[in-house]
Amino acid sequence: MTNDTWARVMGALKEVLGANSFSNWIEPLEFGGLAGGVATLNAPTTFIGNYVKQNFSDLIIHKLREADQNVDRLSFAVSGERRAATKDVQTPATAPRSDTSQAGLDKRFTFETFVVGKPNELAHAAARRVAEGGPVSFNPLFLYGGVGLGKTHLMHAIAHELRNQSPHMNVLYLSAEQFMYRFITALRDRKMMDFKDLFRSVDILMVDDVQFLAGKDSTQEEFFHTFNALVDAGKQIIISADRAPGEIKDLEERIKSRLQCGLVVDLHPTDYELRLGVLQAKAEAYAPMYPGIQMADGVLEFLAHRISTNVRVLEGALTRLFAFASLVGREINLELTQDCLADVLKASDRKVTVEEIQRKVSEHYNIRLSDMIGPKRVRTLARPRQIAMYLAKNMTSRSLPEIGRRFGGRDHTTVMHGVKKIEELKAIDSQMADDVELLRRALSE
Ligand SMILES: Nc1ncnc2c1ncn2[C@@H]1O[C@H](COP(=O)(O)OP(=O)(O)OP(=O)(O)O)[C@@H](O)[C@H]1O
Repeated sequence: MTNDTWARVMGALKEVLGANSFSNWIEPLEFGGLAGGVATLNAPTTFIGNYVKQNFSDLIIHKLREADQNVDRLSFAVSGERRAATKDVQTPATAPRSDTSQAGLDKRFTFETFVVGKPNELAHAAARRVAEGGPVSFNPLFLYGGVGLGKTHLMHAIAHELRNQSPHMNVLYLSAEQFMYRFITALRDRKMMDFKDLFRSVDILMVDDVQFLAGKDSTQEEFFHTFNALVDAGKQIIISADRAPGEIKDLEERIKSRLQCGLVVDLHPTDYELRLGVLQAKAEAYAPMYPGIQMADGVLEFLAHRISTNVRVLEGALTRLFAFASLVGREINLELTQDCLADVLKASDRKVTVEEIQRKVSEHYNIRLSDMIGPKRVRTLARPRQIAMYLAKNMTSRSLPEIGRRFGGRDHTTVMHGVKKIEELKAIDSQMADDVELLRRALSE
């Protein structure tokens, strides 16, 4: 196997694992040779070798096979040489302070490129406030939310902003996984003092995906000490996770309560308007890269309606659309969109039934299913019923009379009235909008 092939396999691994994991675990590996179906990989340390073996062996074998290599298993050797594994780590005491602030930051993730809507306005405002610098008002800022909703984007935006204002400010951004990696490396190399010095010398510490620390007891312990030292010194800490601090299992209580001390804000699932806003912004950004590619009216609205998972999926869909359109030299219209994104659209197809909707909504509002379809008209039953009708109208292909029949034989005008009522309420009552969106999301999963 040539070095070129290995480089291609590395590229494919980077795509799957993302830049952070890739630079921690895969980049330090050297390809040692392939014989008798066994591929040898040289790792700089036993720790890296073992970690890769346990976590990424199947993936590496798969990618090697995709590159037409006849591989049955991997063998790891320790080369003893320490390389790029800590590429974005500031070498304690020697590296210039500003190095850390550049580390691992995506240039595209700025406040300018972040689209603000109802679901993320509070998180955005809090991030802006922290990015102004000045006295620390809430510590930590804890951002949480589902996959691909902009947590990392906001953290990087804060770091960029602070760096622009004060180039000498020592901003350290890293994932919780990298924190653990550095901690373990420091332990192994007996460099805990350097580790402590590094983390205690930052002005702003940002740790992404902190749920990763769940169940990693010693790393949690060290994180707790780092956290306390920085808070005591009046330094700002920003944390992100996929759920609220209290909901992270296998995280020590004292850490949970520490994480809750500052401001905890969540990024809600996207709504239609935010999705459309993101699509418009991204389409505008793509336009200069694809001169001559026209987009027909209604395409972005169609996508915002049909793809309701997260912003990352939306972005991916748009990238594919532009690439495809430029390849075939056609305008992006609804037909091309449906052709090109058939799989994405199918994945987010709503196959939910009216009965499932009724059950879910009943559970959510704690009412009996029989009351949902029964005749009683008290508000506590009528409102959930109307929400269920609204969801049935929007998430299934049933007609109004069919929906009416499934709600105890009600008339289609009753369904129409219910749907309209919820549309109106959603516009003026954010709690209602959130409830409906959460239910819709739960039903799409
Ligand atoms: N409001 C937004 N405006 C513009 N782009 C956004 C917005 N929200 C998310 N994105 C984009 O969506 C992609 C995913 O966002 P990001 O990586 O910040 O998600 P995340 O919440 O950290 O998810 P994960 O937990 O999976 O890491 C990024 O390319 C980001 O720029």
